[in-house]
Amino acid sequence: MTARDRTRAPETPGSTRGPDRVPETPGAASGQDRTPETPGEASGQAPAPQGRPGTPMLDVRDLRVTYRNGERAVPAVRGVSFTLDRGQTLGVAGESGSGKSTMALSLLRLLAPSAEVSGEVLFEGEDLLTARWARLRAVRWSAASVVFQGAMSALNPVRTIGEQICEPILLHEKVGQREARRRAAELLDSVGVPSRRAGSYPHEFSGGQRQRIMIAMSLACRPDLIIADEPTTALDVMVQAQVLELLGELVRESGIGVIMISHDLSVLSHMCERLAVMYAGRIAEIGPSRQLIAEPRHPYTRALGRAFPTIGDPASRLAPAGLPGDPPTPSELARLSEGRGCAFEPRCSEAVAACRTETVELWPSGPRREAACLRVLEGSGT
Ligand SMILES: Nc1ncnc2c1ncn2[C@@H]1O[C@H](COP(=O)(O)OP(=O)(O)OP(=O)(O)O)[C@@H](O)[C@H]1O
Repeated sequence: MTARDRTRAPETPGSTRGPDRVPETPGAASGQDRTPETPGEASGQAPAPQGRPGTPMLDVRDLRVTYRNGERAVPAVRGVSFTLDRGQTLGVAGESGSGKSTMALSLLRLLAPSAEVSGEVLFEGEDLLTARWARLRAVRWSAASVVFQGAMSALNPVRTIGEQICEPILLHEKVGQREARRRAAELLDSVGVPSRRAGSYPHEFSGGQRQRIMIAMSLACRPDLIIADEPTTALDVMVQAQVLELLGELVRESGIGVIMISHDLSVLSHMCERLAVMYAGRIAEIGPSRQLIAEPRHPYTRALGRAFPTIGDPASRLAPAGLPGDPPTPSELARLSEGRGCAFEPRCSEAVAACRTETVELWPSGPRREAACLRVLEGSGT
């Protein structure tokens, strides 16, 4: 995508709301911006991110997130690193509680204040974890935006969808009402919702249409990156397939980078060229989707793979077929945090003694592939 005018520091339009991390009322300004900022900062002019030639659009380094509630600490993300180039699609898979949403939402600092985040999130070379709030808000929407599941709770019920799509355009770009309305109409048509319905309210649409409207909103300021967290989970299978198809088309046409989270490997392998499989807050395996699915190197990826085809199957969210035991509980995560050994070892049918004692990291497991498994390192985990 070409560089765009991203000079106006945005407010926080409703649809950037997180799913459940930060409760808020419909239509209220997003509660995600809770850190106090200096007076006048929010209205400051924020320059566009400047990508450096040869650097990835997104470079995530040793990302760690710990939720702290009093004495209790849950290390939900324990050292995640990856890169994403412009126009690339990365799927993030894993069982419930593996840290997918925490990881993705922390990239734009969309987590509740109880989340302590460290590491680096370099977006076009700029670390979003240390960026000032005004700067971060400029990046949200206009450079990187988020699509959540549950569009009804994210859309403002008392404003028309046309108004809601115009809002970020008017806030973030130097355009007038007429141009914003024209863009909103174009966006609605592009996601298959007739633009003549721009004056309708969210409750007048079906679940699938509302999710399409959310996608239109996320595209309103033509971002370079979309983070889609289970964007179709609440929809029935047919509508899910249509919305995914639409998202895929838009991504292919516009060259937007996407990070898509799902429990469902089949959805991700269809939509994304690369796949990261998360387990207990870490990446267990990462590489080209087709190769990961066809020849998984990590025993956990193999177990997840046995669970599909599962589009829309809620059972696969919690217990992939053939995989005994449960993922670590939050308190087990805390014990695991800095210890040696592989977090998956208690459930792994291929584990050896060293898996309990050795430090496990992501090691190269093939062209453009890595897996965090000692057996891969030994050359016997394939
Ligand atoms: N606000 C919070 N406070 C404390 N712990 C939390 C909070 N949010 C998530 N966690 C814990 O962090 C870990 C990772 O949760 P997260 O929601 O990121 O996983 P997930 O892979 O996205 O799961 P799901 O697929 O069910 O959404 C879990 O152990 C979860 O219980």
